[in-house]
Amino acid sequence: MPVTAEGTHRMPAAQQPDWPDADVLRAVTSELAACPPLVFAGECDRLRHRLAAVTRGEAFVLQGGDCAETFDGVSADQVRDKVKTLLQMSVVLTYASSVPVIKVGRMAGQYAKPRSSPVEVRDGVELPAYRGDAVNGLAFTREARTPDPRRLKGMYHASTATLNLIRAITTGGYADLRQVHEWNRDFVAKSPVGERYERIAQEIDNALAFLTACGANPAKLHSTDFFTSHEALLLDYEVALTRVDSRTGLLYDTSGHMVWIGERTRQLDGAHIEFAAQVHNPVGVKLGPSATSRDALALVERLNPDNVPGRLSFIVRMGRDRVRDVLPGLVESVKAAGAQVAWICDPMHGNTFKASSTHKTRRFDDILDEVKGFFEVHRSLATHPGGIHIELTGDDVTECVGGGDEILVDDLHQRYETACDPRLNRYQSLDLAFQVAELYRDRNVSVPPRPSLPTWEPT
Ligand SMILES: O=C[C@H](O)[C@H](O)COP(=O)(O)O
Ligand SMILES: C=C(OP(=O)(O)O)C(=O)O
Repeated sequence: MPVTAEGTHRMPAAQQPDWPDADVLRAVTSELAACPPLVFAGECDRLRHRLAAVTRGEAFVLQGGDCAETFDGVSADQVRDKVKTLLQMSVVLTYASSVPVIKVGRMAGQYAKPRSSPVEVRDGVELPAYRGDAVNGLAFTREARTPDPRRLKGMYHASTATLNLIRAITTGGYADLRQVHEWNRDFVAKSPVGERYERIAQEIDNALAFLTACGANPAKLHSTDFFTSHEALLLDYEVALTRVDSRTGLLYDTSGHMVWIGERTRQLDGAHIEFAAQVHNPVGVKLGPSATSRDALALVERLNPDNVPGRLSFIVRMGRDRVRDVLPGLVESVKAAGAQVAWICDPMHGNTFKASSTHKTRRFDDILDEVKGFFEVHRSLATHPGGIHIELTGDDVTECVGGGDEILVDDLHQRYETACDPRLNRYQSLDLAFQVAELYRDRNVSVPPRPSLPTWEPT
């Protein structure tokens, strides 16, 4: 049922590549439409149920990964280190928040980027902007920068390989809770500011010892759920991966468990929102500082008319200077309308600036401050700060400044490897998790009511 293709193709679609050859594009999308799904509808439903717990204040989301995944980045080591970082963060956040943390990678599909300008100029030479490996190459040559629809197949295969690694890593024993905690202990021991985190690490130690003493089922500690997400930007690709669920007859975008619509493509009369309205995956929408209550309510009406909890998340990215002013109005209107929405904080995209070294960067302290602002707003409105959305990598890159193992502007050139926006490195990501945990511990944020009972069964 090619509903999505026809529906979306009738509406204006922002940020789409100028594909040079319509015949090649058609051949590629037909091939993709015949490929196996990357995820199953039932898995998307499972994530929706988990996100429903977030809307009730009974769970927290940790969503993270590269700004732009690259085809070269699909190595066992890089994928493992990214997942490992997310797992380590999630253990700390679970302990601190006392609720389950839903792990959602910006992974296995994050290969396309919206850009501020369609072109890039260097030394007087103008070429198409890099739009992600799914579209063109990063090298500044006309050949690399010319969009090539065959790259969409590269996106599918890179996503498949990444997903395969994620499934093996998270269910094959590597993600064992006790092991993940040992990595955190190692981080605390080596971090220049580790002493500060010692207390939380010790408390987690005690909690694990208690669980084990109570006879917690080791199998339950041995593996973990992990979901994938990316921006549904390239409609040619997303539509080709959309399938009818054989159980229900409903449409699901099988390119990832959750997809989101970006700040630049969330027009109510645009093709991206039309697409998102038709698929039954959990969907997110980014809301920047210009978003109004009217926008938020119209998106609710359009994307979640039946008010299904877990279906819609608002991923807010206001910037540290605006979050405390702009977010309250949005949250209040959504709350007053009785709309079931999960609120997730993206403290990255509103805090980007160009350093004196000319690198695009972000300050760790700005990122943390936006998270704090997000928590403060929800606390004052008695609503649930449902999660964080972070651009990060498991590698020791030098792209964002600050953090416990401080990176200075002068260090940025050392390992500046992102294909688009600056990411927190492994240490900065763990720093962030521990500092958010401190917010909970110091009761600067409300701890939600405890969910019914732990999910492990005593033997
Ligand atoms: O990740 C988000 C956007 O794609 C990115 O910030 C755009 O960057 P640009 O402003 O350099 O185009
Ligand atoms: C483009 C992105 O963000 P935003 O739409 O919020 O700018 C992103 O998350 O990659």
